[in-house]
Amino acid sequence: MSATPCSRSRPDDAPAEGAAFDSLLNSDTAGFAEVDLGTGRFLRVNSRFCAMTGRSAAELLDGRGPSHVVHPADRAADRALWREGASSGRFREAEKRYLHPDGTVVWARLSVAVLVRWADGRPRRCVAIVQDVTAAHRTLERLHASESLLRLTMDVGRIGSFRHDFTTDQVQCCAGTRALYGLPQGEEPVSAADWFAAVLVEDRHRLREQSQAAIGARAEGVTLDYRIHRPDGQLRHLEARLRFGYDGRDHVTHATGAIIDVTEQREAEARIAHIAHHDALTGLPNRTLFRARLEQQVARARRGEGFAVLCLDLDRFKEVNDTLGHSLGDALLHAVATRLRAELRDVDTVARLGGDEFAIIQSQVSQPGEATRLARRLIEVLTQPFELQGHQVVVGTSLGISLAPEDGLEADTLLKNGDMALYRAKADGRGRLCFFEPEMDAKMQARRRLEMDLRRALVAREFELFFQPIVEVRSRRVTGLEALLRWNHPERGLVPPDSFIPLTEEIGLILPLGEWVLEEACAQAARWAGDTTIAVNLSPVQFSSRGLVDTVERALRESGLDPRRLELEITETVMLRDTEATLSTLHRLKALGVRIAMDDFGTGYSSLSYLQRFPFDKVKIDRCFTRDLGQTQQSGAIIRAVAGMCQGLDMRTTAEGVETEEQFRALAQKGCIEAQGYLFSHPRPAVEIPAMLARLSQFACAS
Ligand SMILES: Nc1nc2c(ncn2[C@@H]2O[C@H](COP(=O)(O)O[C@H]3[C@@H](O)[C@H](n4cnc5c(=O)[nH]c(N)nc54)O[C@@H]3COP(=O)(O)O)[C@@H](O)[C@H]2O)c(=O)[nH]1
Repeated sequence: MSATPCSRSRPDDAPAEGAAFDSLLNSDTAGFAEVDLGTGRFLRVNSRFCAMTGRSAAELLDGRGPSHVVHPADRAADRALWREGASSGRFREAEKRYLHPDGTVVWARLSVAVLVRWADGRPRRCVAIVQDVTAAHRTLERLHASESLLRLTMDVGRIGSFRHDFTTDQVQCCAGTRALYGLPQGEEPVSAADWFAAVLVEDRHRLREQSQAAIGARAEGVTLDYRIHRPDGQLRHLEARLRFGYDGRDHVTHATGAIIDVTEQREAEARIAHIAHHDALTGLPNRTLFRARLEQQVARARRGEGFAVLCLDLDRFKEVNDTLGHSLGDALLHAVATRLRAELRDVDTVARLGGDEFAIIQSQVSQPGEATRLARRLIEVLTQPFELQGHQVVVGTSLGISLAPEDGLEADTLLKNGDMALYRAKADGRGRLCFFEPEMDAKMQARRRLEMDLRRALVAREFELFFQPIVEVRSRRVTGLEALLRWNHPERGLVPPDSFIPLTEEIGLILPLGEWVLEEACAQAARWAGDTTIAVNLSPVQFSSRGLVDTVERALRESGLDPRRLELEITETVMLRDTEATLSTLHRLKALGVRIAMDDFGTGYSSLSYLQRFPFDKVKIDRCFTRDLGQTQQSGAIIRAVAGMCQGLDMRTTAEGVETEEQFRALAQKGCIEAQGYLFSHPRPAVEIPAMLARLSQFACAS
């Protein structure tokens, strides 16, 4: 910047002269302006001052005086400054803003000195030395802005700050911290003792330990999580982030920190953790939490404290759920949970693992007898009727028990062993308790091997259909064949369905297997001449799968079999399930044109009522009645009654398990329409059917 001094030529107002003055005038580091206090005009200005005010020397010396270059907001103060100075002869140092014509604002710091005085001592001319302090002001503004942003953030985020001076043991805290702690506002420091007194006793020791450990390690800082009790009784969760200050000898002198109120966050976390670890229906711990507690117990058992795992499920729960509805089923589970909880101590855990499956950790068990006593009590309380939604519901329970350390020292092993014992208890009958025994493991492993074998067999196409004829009693003519599944095991030979179907139902493999049976049976039947029907057994599991009707339709379509030649056999277990959905499926199947037969009639609890609910085409009288024919009067009477009733309902009857001519003749007398059994043929593979049918047709002719 040029340092050319500019002056207003006024001989009577001759500006100050001298070398020092000239050097000031030429200075490029400061602005310089000489002012006539009488007229209020600039007499001289240097180029730095021109730059600061954003005006040329000519514009400044035009006679309008210093205030018109000042920012309007500062003008009043500026005028007051000059007025005061002119009258008192003393000028205050002041800061003000110059406003350039283009809007630029420059912050200036003014020092004014009197150059010339009137004879009476009043100041006449003075010089203003002006420093540009814009950069410092900008920095200050930014500082203020970030400070207010910080304050806003702290207010919004409910963050407080504090400084703990270790030399005085006093804590200085900001308004936000005082508000968090519920302390009265003010500047007074709080004693460290009072500060810590607010912390919950359970957290205090940990807090000190964590701080001391961090200081001991000369750590820069530490984050502490703790709870306080405010004077108003509120419990708050706080998170404090501390930074330590050390002196030259590495001794801690103070800690500064920010405190955040994380109460809502911790409460939300606690709620989420509760949801993640508890069963929504009963409020009991779920499998995850149960497993975690089991791990803790196992750790104690390793130190010699025994415990028991009791696995239980409800007898008849499914029946209740299916017949009285899911809402009642839910209410039952809730009530069961309440009864179980009431029987246990605080140190024990009861969890709902899913469905009607519960598990208990009985702590501090040194004798199996203690587990037996609890198990008996639980059987007793769960056998008592439940009054739910206007129904009296009676269930019961079976229990499997494993003991630690005897039956294992791994959480999974103990639970698995308890489960195996439960499996065994249920197999033995209802309301039983059973302790785990090592042989059960062998059985379970065999079951697992069978499961894997079955899955492999399906892929390897090791299943085959055998067929057994159904004969019309009156003519001895074969009217149909029943498809019966066999497993051609590569090592075990021909495996009967009773030994693998229940497992396929449990593991869901019955669905693809049942689909294959339907397709294969329809395909085989389509190759037979005449109107011989094919009967296919349906599992209850298939019935509860949505795709059954589609599967049947597809099997018919792909084989080209007349739907009237397909007969689907269902058992009463099917009718027991979700009856509305079951009836709808049955009607949809019937609408396809297929026939529906009720299998094993007479073995269930309410077989007769099923006949009222659905128009079956056929009823198959269970072979236990046929077996006793001629031996007891009752069986004959029952067969006669069923046959008569079915006739009235326009349903055919087939007597199963006919092994002798005597039985066959008796059936004819009782009015049975059809018969099936070894008397005519054992179930035979598809390749033998033509020969079987030919033989039986001769038999029919001969009679
Ligand atoms: N879901 C499916 N279940 C099926 C399928 N194939 C068979 N099964 C069911 O398995 C059970 C046992 O069947 P199986 O060993 O084939 O026994 C059948 C006959 O062999 C047997 N039977 C026939 N006549 C006699 C006889 O005179 N005496 C005698 N002791 N047993 C005889 O009865 C069984 C047929 O019973 P039913 O089905 O009730 O008509 C059995 O419950 C099958 O239903 C399948 O593909 N899917």
